Amino acid sequence: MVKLNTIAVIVAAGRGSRAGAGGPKQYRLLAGQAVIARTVEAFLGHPDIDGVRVIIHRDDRDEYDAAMGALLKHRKLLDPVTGGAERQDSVRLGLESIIANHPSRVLIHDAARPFIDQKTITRVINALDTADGAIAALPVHDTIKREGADKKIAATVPREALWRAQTPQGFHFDKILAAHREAEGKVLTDDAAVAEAAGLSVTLVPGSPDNMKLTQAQDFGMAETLLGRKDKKMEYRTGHGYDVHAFEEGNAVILCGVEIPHEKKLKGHSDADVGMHALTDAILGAISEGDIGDHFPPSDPKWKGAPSHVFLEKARDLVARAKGKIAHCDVTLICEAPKIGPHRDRMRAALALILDIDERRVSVKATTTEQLGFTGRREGIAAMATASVALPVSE
Ligand SMILES: Nc1ccn([C@@H]2O[C@H](COP(=O)(O)OP(=O)(O)OP(=O)(O)O)[C@@H](O)[C@H]2O)c(=O)n1
Ligand SMILES: C[C@](O)(CO)[C@H](O)COP(=O)(O)O
Repeated sequence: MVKLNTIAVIVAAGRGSRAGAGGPKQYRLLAGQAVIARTVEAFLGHPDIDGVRVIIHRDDRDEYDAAMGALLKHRKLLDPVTGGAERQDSVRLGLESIIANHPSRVLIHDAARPFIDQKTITRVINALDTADGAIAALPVHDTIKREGADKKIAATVPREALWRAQTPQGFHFDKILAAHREAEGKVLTDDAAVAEAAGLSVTLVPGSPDNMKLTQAQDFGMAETLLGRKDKKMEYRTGHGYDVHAFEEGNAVILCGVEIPHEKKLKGHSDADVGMHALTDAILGAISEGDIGDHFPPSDPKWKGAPSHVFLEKARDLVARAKGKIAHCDVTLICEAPKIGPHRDRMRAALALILDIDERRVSVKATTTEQLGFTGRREGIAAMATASVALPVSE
């Protein structure tokens, strides 16, 4: 079993009884996307998360598959496992299910908190350098009353030092697994409480007011409003990329991640995947992050023979870091041969997989130059690409 250093365990086995009709809340749609897909996507997109395990109810496999759609193919997503009667049981079963991956850190998160942001995830992970556990939380600002008999106030509770716990809650894996095993049968409402019961040190890091848990039916209305606000603040940027590689002696070319037998190969410092290079530059262009040579200097021997997915992954991660989303990309390969048509769908699938987006958001086309110019003389292959990226509007 492959080692995954940091795993996110997303608990999604609840029934959502407080959220009213409409089935388990994690499978309901928010602005056209299932709550659970939104939540899981945030963790898949974080560069320090190596794997994501979702814990689902035993009856929900079909709903889970439908809700996740293209995300099911994401290389970081592990197969879901079945949870238990209470949240605490689901977390424990989730932890047991990843033992073979030997994680050193685990982040536990509610599927019902779809507005988790990258910065909060990073804060929780970083805090684990100096504590057994760390949770996202918000200080209490309202005055807190304790209820007595007949709805009368029994006391005003000093609010200094009071925090509202959110998720993710992160821990050193071995310690939280032992703590959860020890806590089996006790009723504790979050993983920090499980850790505290085991004597672990758990630190508080700032969460986000947007990181609400969908609990009551009316929370869905608030969530739609929040999304409307967020979406309005996005804008589209477009980038363009162009690349050329010459042919040399060989018997196959690699184009958009697909190896195609050919009478020649493409010459280059890396694997010379001209399509992927053009696309990488297009994405970097859309986020104004320079070009492929800035990030992977050809003078650096480290990149000699490198597979080009490394370049594209870097561009993808930079988009995620900028809180952006790749909306669409379009690659045109320019050559007389080899024929691109028979390989186009595999190319689209390969690019979509690397970019973690639906295949429908990736287009690959080809053209010849009617035997004119260097491509017409079959001296090499050129590629052009455009990428549209949705980015938060900078204030
Ligand atoms: N047996 C359970 C109960 C809850 N959860 C998950 O824990 C998170 C937080 O729990 P909560 O908001 O209480 O969800 P539900 O249990 O689904 O809601 P309710 O209590 O209203 O039924 C949710 O993502 C939920 O799916 C879980 O994995 N297994
Ligand atoms: C873990 C939690 O999200 C922290 O706020 C919360 O306690 C879980 O939900 P529940 O409604 O208390 O089950």
